[in-house]
Amino acid sequence: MTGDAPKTFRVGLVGCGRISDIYLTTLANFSEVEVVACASLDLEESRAKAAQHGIARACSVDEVIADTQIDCILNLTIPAAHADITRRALLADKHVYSEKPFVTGMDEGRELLELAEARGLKLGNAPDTFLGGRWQTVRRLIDEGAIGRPTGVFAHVGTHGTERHHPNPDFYYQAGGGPLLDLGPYYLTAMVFCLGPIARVAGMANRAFDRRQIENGPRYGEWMDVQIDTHSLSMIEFETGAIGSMTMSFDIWDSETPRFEIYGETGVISIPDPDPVHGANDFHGPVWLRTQDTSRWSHQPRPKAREDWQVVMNHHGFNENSRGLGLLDLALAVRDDRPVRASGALSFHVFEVMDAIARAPQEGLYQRIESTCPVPEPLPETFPASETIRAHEAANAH
Ligand SMILES: NC(=O)C1=CN([C@@H]2O[C@H](COP(=O)(O)OP(=O)(O)OC[C@H]3O[C@@H](n4cnc5c(N)ncnc54)[C@H](OP(=O)(O)O)[C@@H]3O)[C@@H](O)[C@H]2O)C=CC1
Ligand SMILES: O=C1CO[C@H](CO)[C@@H](O)[C@@H]1O
Repeated sequence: MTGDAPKTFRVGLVGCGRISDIYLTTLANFSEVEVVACASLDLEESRAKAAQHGIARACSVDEVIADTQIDCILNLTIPAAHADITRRALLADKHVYSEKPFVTGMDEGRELLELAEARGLKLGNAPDTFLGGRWQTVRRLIDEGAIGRPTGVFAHVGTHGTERHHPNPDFYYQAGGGPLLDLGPYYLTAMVFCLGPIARVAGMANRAFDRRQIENGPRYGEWMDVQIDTHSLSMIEFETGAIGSMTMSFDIWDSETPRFEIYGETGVISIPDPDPVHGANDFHGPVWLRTQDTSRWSHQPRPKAREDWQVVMNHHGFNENSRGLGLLDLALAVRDDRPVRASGALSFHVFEVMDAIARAPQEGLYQRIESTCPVPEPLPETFPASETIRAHEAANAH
């Protein structure tokens, strides 16, 4: 231990749109990371974001990427721009943490992983919701054997899309968008975190509408062309032999189906959110457990109250919207030279799964997944304090 103050990890933000506020709010809580500059295509938007969040500098995208004082680019651009910004940042010797989806094509994904590896840079990617208290609780239940060997999983998002809440929803209906690439990453990442890598998938898809109308904001009433499928159905087989099904849809007006369930030999874990949009895209929320001892006969009526489900105690942190947590983990991973939890390899694997689900209807029902990935370590309950203790111990070890 030298006694020097630890170096702050300096971040440059590219993409000052809607999601950037929660990142900047989360990161402002941690002294290990400082967002020192921000950029978008429109300099006025960047200036407004810098003023709102006390960021020292608003400048052009080229200037942020070229700044040698910056350690990492936070890429919060639209999906079609993700790979380009990430590539340029890696070539400028910056670590990168990007929003999902990781890329919009497999070749780009391979190229970015190889580039980061060759340059010794860390690549991290959203979603980081699986680092939230709810998903850490689910993972702990599985690791502790609460449902025995997991055999199946079920995920369902039935919404009517994004044009009701997003002022510029065009990208959701273009290549790189759609419910599978928009919401699939949350659910598939949670699945891989809990059940391990995926070996094989099948998929079908269609779309209810060829045009959709913006229903909020200054562009209210404007029509958009729908260029991708908006109702996706898939079957998933994990390397362990567990199997699952997943529906991701922007074509469903409402739904009472549970968001996410994991089935094991001796029990079930359920994510019971009533809101059809909220599930694995949230950090927080109840976790229910039911075991063979409290299970129900098929002819028993559905209980009025769900008294036989046990609400599981959650001892973990981050039970609120904490987008940016994955970047904090990446910053500490750089400092301590350890793997990133929300890693590029994990996101690439999840992207390959989604790409295969989307290709299945044309290329053959079953698609093998070639990539695999390390399953992220659980997050210590006391993160990030746990990392400081670990770094201190490592520095004092002889
Ligand atoms: N909105 C949400 O609820 C959530 C969004 N996400 C993800 O976050 C990402 C961004 O979404 P969101 O913030 O809603 O999108 P917005 O459209 O609100 O913002 C996108 C930002 O990216 C900038 N941008 C676009 N293209 C480029 C480019 N080629 N180079 C540099 N900057 C560019 C835009 O600049 P300008 O305005 O100047 O054109 C804008 O600042 C997406 O991948 C989305 O999936 C994740 C979680 C939730
Ligand atoms: O990632 C996201 C989280 O969920 C939203 C829906 O509420 C999406 O629209 C968004 O892109």
